[in-house]
Amino acid sequence: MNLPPPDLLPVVLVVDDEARSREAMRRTLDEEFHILEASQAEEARALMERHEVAVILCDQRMPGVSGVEFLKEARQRWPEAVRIIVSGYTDSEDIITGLNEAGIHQYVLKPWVPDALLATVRAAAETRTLQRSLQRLDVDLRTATPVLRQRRSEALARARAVFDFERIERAPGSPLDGVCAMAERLARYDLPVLVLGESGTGKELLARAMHYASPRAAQPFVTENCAAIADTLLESELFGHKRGAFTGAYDDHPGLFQRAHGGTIFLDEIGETSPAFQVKLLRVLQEGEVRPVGSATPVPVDVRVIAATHRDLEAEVRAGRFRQDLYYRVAGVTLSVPPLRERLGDIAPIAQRLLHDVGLELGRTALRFADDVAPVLLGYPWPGNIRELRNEIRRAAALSDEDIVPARLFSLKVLHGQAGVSAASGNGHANGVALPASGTLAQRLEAMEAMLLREVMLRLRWNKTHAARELGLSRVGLRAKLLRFGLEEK
Ligand SMILES: Nc1ncnc2c1ncn2[C@@H]1O[C@H](COP(=O)(O)OP(=O)(O)OP(=O)(O)O)[C@@H](O)[C@H]1O
Repeated sequence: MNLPPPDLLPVVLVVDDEARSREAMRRTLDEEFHILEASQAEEARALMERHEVAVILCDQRMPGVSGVEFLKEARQRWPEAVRIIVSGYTDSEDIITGLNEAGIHQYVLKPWVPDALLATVRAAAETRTLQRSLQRLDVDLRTATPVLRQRRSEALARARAVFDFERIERAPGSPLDGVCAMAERLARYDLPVLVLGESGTGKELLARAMHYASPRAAQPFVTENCAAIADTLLESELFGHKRGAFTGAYDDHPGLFQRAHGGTIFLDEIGETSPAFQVKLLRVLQEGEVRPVGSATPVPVDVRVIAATHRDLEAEVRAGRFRQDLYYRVAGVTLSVPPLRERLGDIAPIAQRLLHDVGLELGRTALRFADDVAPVLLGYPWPGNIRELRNEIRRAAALSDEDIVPARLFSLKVLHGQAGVSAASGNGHANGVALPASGTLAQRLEAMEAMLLREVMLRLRWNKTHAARELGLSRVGLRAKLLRFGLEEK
């Protein structure tokens, strides 16, 4: 066994007036402990003053002060040292009465057995080590708590600033003003809120702003997209699971409801959930407790629910696809976020804000739109709403070599003002070409056909099989067109 050097061994003080007893103890313990010896209380006090003693091993019968008396004193003066009394049967009465007052850890009966004594002293030394770590933790905690509290409140202030209703970009007099005013009022209360709106309209942004304006702001805001995962997974994600509940469940796993305890959970696309899942969710909302998959024990949760859907949930209820009782649970109040095409005025301020954000992402803070951008953005119906607008702006900004981002760098579908063109224009990077501004219809169509082909080929990395499939052409037909337009991989 590797032993630490003697000066690192825990110190044990043996107090006994009989030299032979002290010697026997030293022999038993000195491989693992640094032994100090005292033949009476006065000597023991002097040693205690000079050394950091982990364990006191004290005989009960000593001339003058008894063992228990000395240990009582030791408890007052050196409370950290763990105290053990050594005694014969006849002393047990005295010891039992003094046991509590002296705070004695263990009591060793004479004649003692070496292995048992060693085990007792080891346990006492371990107790001392544990006490020390606890004390250190306590100190750490006391000094750290104000720092943690400070950091927490700073983080909360930052989150509040970012997710403030004011930061939901919109034009003065926007239809969103009313929605935001209502959401801000509702934020204070625990009423369940259902947010309706097409994909990408900012439903989650609104839910976040409500959370950070609510009394729950210092607790977590947790989101789940109910459409993104299968039913069984959704159940385990939201409600948690016990270890072994299913193949691959190696550990107990707290669900999102538990993680959101005290805060808010945002259930996006709630209209996509199955009837079986809806029953389980209803139970959680009614009873205020979740039952992790594979567990019989429910866990109480205090969570505010904000749900969202792009569907007409009332129609879903009428069609029997969404449970009416669950609908009433989640739709305490309904807020509708209008699509971007119904608030054209918002497009310019939102686009400016998004360009600013993209500039930060790209490290190009001087980015600005050219004058021809606004009419283009206004002429497109934005079926993917603000998320689509953000993607378009990101793409145009990335393609622009200049700080001024021109309209021609937006994708064809946007330039055309037609959502339907998207299938052909996609997310390609080839669209650095302006639309044909003159010529006959046939000439312009031909120019556009060439642009489309070029965009598709670049996007698909000149894979003719994939391009032909996407465009509904044969490979031979595609090759003929590429030849006619002089398009080839550079
Ligand atoms: N008014 C706004 N001002 C600035 N950014 C916005 C605004 N509305 C939405 N966004 C941004 O648009 C993106 C999409 O918004 P969000 O995720 O909230 O939409 P959603 O309706 O929840 O979409 P989905 O239902 O598809 O999840 C986000 O990056 C969001 O920050």
